[in-house]
Amino acid sequence: MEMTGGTGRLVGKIAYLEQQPWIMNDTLRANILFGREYDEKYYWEVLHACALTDDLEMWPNSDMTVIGENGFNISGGQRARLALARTVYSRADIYFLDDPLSAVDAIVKRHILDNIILSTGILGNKLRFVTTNADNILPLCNQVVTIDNGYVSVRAQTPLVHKTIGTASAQKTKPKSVDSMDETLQPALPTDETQGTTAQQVYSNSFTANNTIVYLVPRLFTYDCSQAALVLLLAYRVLLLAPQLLIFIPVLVWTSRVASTRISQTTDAIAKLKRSSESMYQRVQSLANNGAQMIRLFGVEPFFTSQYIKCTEDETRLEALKSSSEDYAYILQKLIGQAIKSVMSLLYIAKAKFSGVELRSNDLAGFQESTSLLIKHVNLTVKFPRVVLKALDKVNEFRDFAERDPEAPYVVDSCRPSAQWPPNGKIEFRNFSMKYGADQGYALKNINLAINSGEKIGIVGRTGAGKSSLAKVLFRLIHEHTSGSILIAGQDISEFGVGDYRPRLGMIPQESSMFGGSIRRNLDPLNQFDIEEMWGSMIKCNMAKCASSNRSSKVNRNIGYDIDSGEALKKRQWQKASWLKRVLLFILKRVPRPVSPAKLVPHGLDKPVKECFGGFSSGQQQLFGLCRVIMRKRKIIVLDEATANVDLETDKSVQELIRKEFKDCTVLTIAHRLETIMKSDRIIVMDKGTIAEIGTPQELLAKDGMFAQLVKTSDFGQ
Ligand SMILES: Nc1ncnc2c1ncn2[C@@H]1O[C@H](COP(=O)(O)OP(=O)(O)OP(=O)(O)O)[C@@H](O)[C@H]1O
Repeated sequence: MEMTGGTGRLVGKIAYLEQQPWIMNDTLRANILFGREYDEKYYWEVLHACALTDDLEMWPNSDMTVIGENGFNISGGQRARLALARTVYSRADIYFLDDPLSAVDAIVKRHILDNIILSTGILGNKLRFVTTNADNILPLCNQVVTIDNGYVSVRAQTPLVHKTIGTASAQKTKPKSVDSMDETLQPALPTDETQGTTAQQVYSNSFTANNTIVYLVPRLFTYDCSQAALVLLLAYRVLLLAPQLLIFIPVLVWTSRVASTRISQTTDAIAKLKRSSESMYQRVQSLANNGAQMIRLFGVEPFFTSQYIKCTEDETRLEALKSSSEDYAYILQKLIGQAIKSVMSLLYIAKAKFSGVELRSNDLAGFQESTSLLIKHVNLTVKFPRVVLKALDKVNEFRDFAERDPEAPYVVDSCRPSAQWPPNGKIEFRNFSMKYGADQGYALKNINLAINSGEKIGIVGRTGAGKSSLAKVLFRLIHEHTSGSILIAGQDISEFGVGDYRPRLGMIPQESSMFGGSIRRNLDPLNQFDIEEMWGSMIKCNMAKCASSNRSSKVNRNIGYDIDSGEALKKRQWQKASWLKRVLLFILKRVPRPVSPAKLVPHGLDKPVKECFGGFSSGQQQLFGLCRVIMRKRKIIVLDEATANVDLETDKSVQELIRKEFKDCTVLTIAHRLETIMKSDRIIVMDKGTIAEIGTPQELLAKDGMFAQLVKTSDFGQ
């Protein structure tokens, strides 16, 4: 980003925590160290301060557990704390933390404030900028900077001192000895499944694959037949000239086979090495492409550059080895061929001498030519099965990819829901348990839960407690390692095909994202809605202005844009206006104006949207998610931290909108911000994969259990 005016001076090293954490496919430790030296004492101090030590106990290999690309195998709160730990570990002078607290529960939020951000924390003596939508932490800051529609105001204050609490992860987990950890610790490289496949499997897999037989068999037949015919013809010709040379054919086949097998083994071993080095190379390359900003930001270019150079060198070395082994094969076969050819020629001459036949130079040349061709084609024929196997291996690779992690059937003909299904929004979990892998602990344990149609349910709990997992199983995103059943309107959902079932529910996920294209494509990728419906939902969510003009493309105007910023701007204009203008504005405001949504902003829905972030803030992306759900009118809606990135006021209006729009729907709202779920009919408190508490907000507060503790922890004594 370029500074377009004014001056700026930066003294010291700056560290930045991004709002949407970027995580590489490597161990938790590698993600935190990010190319920097391992300082054991400070490292564990940081893990403790980020409340990560409790999570380590749940993971099979502690901090050496491999985290998948973009942290797909950990919870949203764990991703956020991992990124925070990486930032804190960077030992900078200035820290810019972009919304570090929205993805964590009240207890962890307080732990992070006490142990990292406030004066009692690791960064207590550093300059810290914290962007947040949590108004209740503002009194704890030295200065409050408000950004409204690109305008900045600063308010200095004496920070409120609150009592620190010794919660979450008080004990510091010691790292497991590296020796005691199993092989799976290493960064997840794509496994070379095909290496263990026998030739028979490759053939049978390939021939049962769709259409392979149609394309391959005629080619194989013509190639094989023409080769065989050639060899026979040449052999006949050579044998006609010197029948006793028959003995050399088996020798020729044998030597060619040995050479070809040896060489294939070498090239296979090199190819295997190359494949794993390629995946390493691709990992480093993807790091360079996607993580370039982070690498620059943390000033770890030399480390990643040296990794890149090493990978490139390994890649080149293997490439050279492969081509020299192929050269060796070529030379060896040529030498053997020449030797056989010379012996055959000598024998041919000797035979002519002994039988007293006069040998013409043309005869010898013809014999030698035929022998060369025979040798060449025997070699080709011997090599042929290997060539075919290699080609079929590709089919096998595709097949292997297609069959990896198969989903439940898309459509089950014998059980298809009617167009109106579900008739109501009743949900029931019966003894439901789920693990993410056979070797992992239960993410959900024995869930028994009945939700009435139209009920509004709030789901809270510590980070990693299993809230999102509950939503995932409802959408049947996890299909293995589950037991028990889930029923909707009395029907077991596992009986439907996922393609029939999933579209019947609505969801705003924890991390919304946008496709590249236009706003229209983002709202309605399948072209199911008309323009009025799209504008209607945009207006309801106060997002119409995002599509309204080029104004929003100006960066400073786009900063912090949300539902209320338009209102704030109007308020400021009102304050600045003369009395005459105020009278006019007053009258104009009261004149009823029918708004045709389509006319409001011509072509606004075709406004281009960039891939991933779409040029919108995280809060705006979440509101886009809400627009999509409103348009689709489902009976069951799941909101997974759907408003975590918007400010409190916006959250309130969104909750109001949800209550109004989804009056008759069953709504499950997962949220760390307790205000979001306080008006729910019932609240579920999840803990370590189980339902720890369930009841109305009043019942849970009176019970003085986990929910009451979360509420107490979040108020900072204000
Ligand atoms: N794809 C996955 N593979 C393996 N483990 C996973 C996966 N997703 C989540 N987990 C683990 O399952 C547990 C529950 O995760 P879940 O995302 O349900 O927690 P959560 O309560 O939603 O947390 P948060 O509030 O941080 O979002 C965590 O320990 C997490 O590490």
